[in-house]
Amino acid sequence: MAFPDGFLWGAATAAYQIEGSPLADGAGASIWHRFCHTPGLVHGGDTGDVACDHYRRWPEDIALMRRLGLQSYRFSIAWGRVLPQGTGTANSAGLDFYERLVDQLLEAGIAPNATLYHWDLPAALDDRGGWLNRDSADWFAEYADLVFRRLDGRVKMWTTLNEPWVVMDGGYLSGALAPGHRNLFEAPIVAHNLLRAHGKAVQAYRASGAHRIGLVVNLEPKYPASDAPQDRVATRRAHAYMNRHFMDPVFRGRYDAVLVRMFGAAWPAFPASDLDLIRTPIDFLGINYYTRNVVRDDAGRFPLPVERPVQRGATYTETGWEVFPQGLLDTLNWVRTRYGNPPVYITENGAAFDDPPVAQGGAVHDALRTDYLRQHLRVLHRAIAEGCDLRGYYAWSLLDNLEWAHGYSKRFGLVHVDYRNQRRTLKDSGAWYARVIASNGQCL
Ligand SMILES: OC[C@@H]1[C@@H](O)[C@H](O)[C@@H](O)c2nc(CNc3ccccc3)cn21
Repeated sequence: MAFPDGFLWGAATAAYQIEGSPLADGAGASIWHRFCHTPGLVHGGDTGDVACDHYRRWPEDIALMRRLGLQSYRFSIAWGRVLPQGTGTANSAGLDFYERLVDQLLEAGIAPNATLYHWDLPAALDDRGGWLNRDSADWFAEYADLVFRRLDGRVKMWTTLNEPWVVMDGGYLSGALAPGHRNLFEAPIVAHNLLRAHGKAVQAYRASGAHRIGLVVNLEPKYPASDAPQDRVATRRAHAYMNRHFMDPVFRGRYDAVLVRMFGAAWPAFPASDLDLIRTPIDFLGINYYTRNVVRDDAGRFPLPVERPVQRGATYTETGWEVFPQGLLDTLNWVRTRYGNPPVYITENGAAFDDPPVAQGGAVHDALRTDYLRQHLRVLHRAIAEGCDLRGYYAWSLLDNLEWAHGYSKRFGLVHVDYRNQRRTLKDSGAWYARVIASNGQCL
């Protein structure tokens, strides 16, 4: 099933999850450095102090990308490396690191796809209120403008934010992610400022950039557990809370009325002009897809803990997510029909399984991951046939890495990392993905 000519095949990572050396060469600490160094918050007390040591081993990792035949590499830039205090004086060593990485990617024939924010807010800005402060949109635009002026042209694909919903829900409602707040009244303020920051960064790019910029969202299709009215109502609420929450303001310039009602008194009165900023047109949408969500009656409870009722006969990943490739097709068709068929890249798709250990001779027989990826890639081919403007795919992740509050206990990589000695081993899924890329999907 060959994919269209020019379909872009890649893999993705994020700075705090792979780089290590979070304070090296003048870098400023992030909220994830603080979160990991706060006892009891991350599995096993794991931190990003070393991670995959990518800050020092990046040439070796680019060699791995060449071995995979990657056409593009999605990575994130650590704001605190570039602006240690979040604003003000730039750190040339931090900018130099990303400039060298980008130059060597281009040398290798790999198109860089840079994410400006993948959850690692400079701690100095969190001390000034972080995303709760309306000034955060200006702080972000200042950072974005600095990086655009340094790297645009060599980087031709930019995304502003990675998954603002997870930043809001994990960082300010459940508290499972940095900065670990649990406050219903903070959540909509943070979400709105993230969206304003996105809009200001896009406007900054239109002033100086010459290529393409987008937004990355996590979308998770919601299906009612039964046809009972209370299950259908709960499903609509869950859909409003996760999926329409950011898509509607960015593509339609207004919030979903169901969402506003759910927050009730916790929903502030936002200036109408903010929505004009937020809906500044983008060039493409990045969708991170992992699983679906079956929804039962929530009895009007809010906030909504994402329940995952077990589906008989389903396969589950190590993060407790049902393997459900149909949800990816349903999601892509929903985006196509509701939001005018924007150009879409799957910017993350992958799974954590209990991989077998590295075998003698250096192999990791991760058949479950290969099967997960194969099922989802086959669905993409159908989505294109059904009219979705799907431009490319990034497997999550290039490397096993720090899975946030799970620490190093969950492995998503196409490449195994032995954290005791930083040895990289290409897994069977990585070798298989290399064949998919080489055949432009023909071998699926
Ligand atoms: O969990 C795997 C990856 C993670 O390593 C990435 O940094 C992040 O971008 C990412 N997002 C999701 C999906 N989003 C999500 C949805 C509900 C709860 C938690 C995460 C999965 N992943």
